[in-house]
Amino acid sequence: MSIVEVRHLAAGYDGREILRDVSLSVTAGDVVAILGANGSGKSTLIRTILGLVPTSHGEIQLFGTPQKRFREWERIGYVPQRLGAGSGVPATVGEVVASGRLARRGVLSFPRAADKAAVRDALTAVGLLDRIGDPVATLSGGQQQRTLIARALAGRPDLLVLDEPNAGVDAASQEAFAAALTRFAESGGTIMLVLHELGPLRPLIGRAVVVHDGRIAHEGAPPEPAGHHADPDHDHVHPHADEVKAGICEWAPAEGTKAY
Ligand SMILES: Nc1ncnc2c1ncn2[C@@H]1O[C@H](COP(=O)(O)OP(=O)(O)OP(=O)(O)O)[C@@H](O)[C@H]1O
Repeated sequence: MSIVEVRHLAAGYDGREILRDVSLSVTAGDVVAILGANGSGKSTLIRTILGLVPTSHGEIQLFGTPQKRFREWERIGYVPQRLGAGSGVPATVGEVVASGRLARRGVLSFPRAADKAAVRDALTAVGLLDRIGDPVATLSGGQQQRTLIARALAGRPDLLVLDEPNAGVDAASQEAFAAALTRFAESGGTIMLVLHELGPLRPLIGRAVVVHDGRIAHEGAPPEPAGHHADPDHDHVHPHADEVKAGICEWAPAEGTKAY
């Protein structure tokens, strides 16, 4: 079953085109990593797919329905990039995760047993059930990120879309998160996620899509770690043009890779 179908997509901000002629298919059960240098358009691609950035050309279908007519948003769990779960709101971990059930149960109805069970299951999946009553602000950055992932999981989506879920996240949180995503994928879930490094998620990734300058540069098996990029402390920020190029070369097409 087609989950996301993108054809000849162009999109951008304030008349400035960022994505150019992007085509991409994601089918049920796929785990797709979107890779590329800083500013290449990875976040713009997933935000456009989700209807958060307007398209100027091309087509997007979600679950077989044109995006403009798509209404089943509860089927999609989205974790945006670096959103502080606390963000000044004195909510508990349990409350933040419960907010992920709103699309399912409706704002005006009280949480039912199924909602509470989904919240506890999602917190168990990310290893934070023991923090359910704590204010989010008392959690580490990595734990806050896990809380947001639990919020997305609590909605029991068919598709999870995550934007750099591991950015600035401690190793223990990355492992807990990889385990939660693995269980989600094993239960038939579909995943699209923007990543700078595959890290502990490497075994899970079925396909890598590399974005370069707003286009899909290539698509295929996830790349092997190479050179200094494989160092655990390499931070993957490439402020200079030459280094950006080096970052792109790292993702050179492997055998069996589809080149565009
Ligand atoms: N809300 C916005 N308004 C205007 N321009 C934007 C907006 N968001 C992103 N851009 C621009 O679009 C381009 C692509 O940005 P995008 O965030 O999609 O890249 P990215 O590959 O996800 O980068 P990073 O790895 O740094 O997160 C950049 O030039 C960026 O400055």
